[in-house]
Amino acid sequence: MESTLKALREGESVLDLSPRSTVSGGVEDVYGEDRATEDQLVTPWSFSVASGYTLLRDPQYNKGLAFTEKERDAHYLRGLLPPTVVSQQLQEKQLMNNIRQYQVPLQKYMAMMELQAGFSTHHDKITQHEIETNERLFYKLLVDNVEELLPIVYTPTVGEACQKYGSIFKRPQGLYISLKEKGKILEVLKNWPERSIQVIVVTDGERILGLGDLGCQGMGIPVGKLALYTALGGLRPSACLPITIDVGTNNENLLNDECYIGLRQKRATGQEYSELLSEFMAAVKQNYGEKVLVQFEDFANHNAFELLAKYGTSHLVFNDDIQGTASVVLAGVVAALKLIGGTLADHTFLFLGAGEAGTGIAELIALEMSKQTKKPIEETRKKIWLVDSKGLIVGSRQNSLQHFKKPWAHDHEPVGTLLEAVKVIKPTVLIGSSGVGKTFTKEVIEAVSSINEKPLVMALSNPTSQSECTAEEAYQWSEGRAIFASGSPFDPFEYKGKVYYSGQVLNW
Ligand SMILES: O=C([O-])CC(=O)C(=O)O
Ligand SMILES: [Mg+2]
Repeated sequence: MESTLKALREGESVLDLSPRSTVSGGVEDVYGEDRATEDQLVTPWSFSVASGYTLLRDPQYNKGLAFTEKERDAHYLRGLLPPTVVSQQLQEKQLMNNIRQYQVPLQKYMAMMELQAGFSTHHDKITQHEIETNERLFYKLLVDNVEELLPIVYTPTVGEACQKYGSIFKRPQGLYISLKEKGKILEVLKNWPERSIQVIVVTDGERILGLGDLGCQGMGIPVGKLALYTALGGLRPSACLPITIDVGTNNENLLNDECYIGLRQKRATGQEYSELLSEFMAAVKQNYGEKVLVQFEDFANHNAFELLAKYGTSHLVFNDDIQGTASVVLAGVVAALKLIGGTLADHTFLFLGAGEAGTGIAELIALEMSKQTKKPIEETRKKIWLVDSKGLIVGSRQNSLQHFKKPWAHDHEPVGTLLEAVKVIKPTVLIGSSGVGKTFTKEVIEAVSSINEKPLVMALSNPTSQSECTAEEAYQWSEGRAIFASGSPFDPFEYKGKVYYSGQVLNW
């Protein structure tokens, strides 16, 4: 096996996926041979080496026409390929040309997925060009065309892919763990063909981007996020494991859809839910060791905070929607200070949305302010105000607030709407993290622009349909004065003869 891998690596002109390039803090490994710990349970496993016809259909090792003469001899490929040997560079050029011909982003997404894993998509959608499976080429393409392909492989296109996941995909791309697997999760993990896992991205599908409960179809999210771990973080693909936990869905449309791929029942909650999660977390540690990173993604608020707190001391865990979003938004705000002036503590922040992203970002900003000013965090939090569906979060609401909102209940009279809150709080920075589109109305943007010469406006909800406002709206309604960034990307916009390029602040 190792010699085959070595031979395959010889003469290859592919992306470097060697252990050197793993994320820091990961497990030191020899290619394909790492173990999280020495004494963990290891399934007796038999490896078979792909050669010839099978090799051409193996996403992990196929190189298509880029197999060299030597490799064609060594791996029984003679005659199975036309005589030309092409460079990976040419393959890449041809593929990009093919992908660019699709008009609809979802078609591009499907072509990319076909290339990554050969998952049989509805071929009527991609008949023009035969896309062959070649994982190395997938990542090479992604790395070399980051700006163009990230919005295809991930937000915003991944949102639509999840909505249509059931009818798009006929073969799995990650591991599904449902209530049916209760008591057997360790065995299920062992069914996955890779043993040396370093990162798991897991969702339960309850809050997919700003699209809500997509149940089992949320799988597109862990799959997409992990592709980014490889393309941007250099982690080898086989060390990444996408998982969807299926405890049912409360989405009636899905429950009534004959194509729905998940459990047809309402979501399990309470003890049933926490028992499944607890079995899962224990199995993960037992099978992959304690250094495996578990990234929680797109869980609903009511579970996200609890899971992070519960497993934060026993496992290596990270919640991307709370912690990942907070880091990129703080970075975005700090970068924007160059344009809007002042230090962090000179600004007043108003959020629409007080869930994982909103409270996570608010807390990190308060922490950074506290570090910079040496004031206690209780003090710096007062520069930050949050509005949820019931209005401004204020002291009189303390008792009815979920625990993660409580630190933000400052003294103030009740204020019912975002517009009123803008008028009374007079924020210099307005951040949308509510998952609800079109909530930064003309009046809201006008109000924040009447208070500030250069208001910083961040419309972070995803995908594009859920964005609080578009770049065009922000520039028009602020008469070109807003400094605007969004979660999902917007094209440059020309306003009164000037082209505005908006920023993107996204926890890719
Ligand atoms: O995944 C993204 O594009 C950003 C994110 O975490 C979310 O919206 O849940
Ligand atoms: Mg997310």
